[in-house]
Amino acid sequence: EEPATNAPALWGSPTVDNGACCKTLGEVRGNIDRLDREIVRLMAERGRYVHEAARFKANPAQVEAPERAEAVVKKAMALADADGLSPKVAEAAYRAMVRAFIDYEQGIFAAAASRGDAPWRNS
Ligand SMILES: O=C(O)C(=O)C[C@]1(C(=O)O)C=C[C@@H](O)C=C1
Repeated sequence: EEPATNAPALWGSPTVDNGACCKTLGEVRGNIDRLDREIVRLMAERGRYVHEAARFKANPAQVEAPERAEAVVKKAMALADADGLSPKVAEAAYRAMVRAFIDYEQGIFAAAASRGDAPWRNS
């Protein structure tokens, strides 16, 4: 069954905010929900720039820029390490996110090309 959200912790001592948080799993999840709002807002902003990046690509093969994608992942891992986030968590999250943005950008490019906007023709 799922853990109770209003019961005290079962072991250890609180680690966040110099031990001020957290007294219940509900309090933990309230903070995770607050951060997810920010993360999604930032991802939406990131997505608008990924959309913009498509305008600089001459053909669908250019959308997936593997060297840049790898550099983005490696940078996130280094930033994570400096910020106290597990680099493995950052790597997995960034690989999945960049993959999803590549698919998104491919869709943006394909739609522009089929409108006759992007100056690239399939065949
Ligand atoms: O930098 C680009 O060319 C982008 O299209 C952005 C982005 C990214 O999400 O950071 C997406 C696709 C490429 O694989 C590389 C990076």
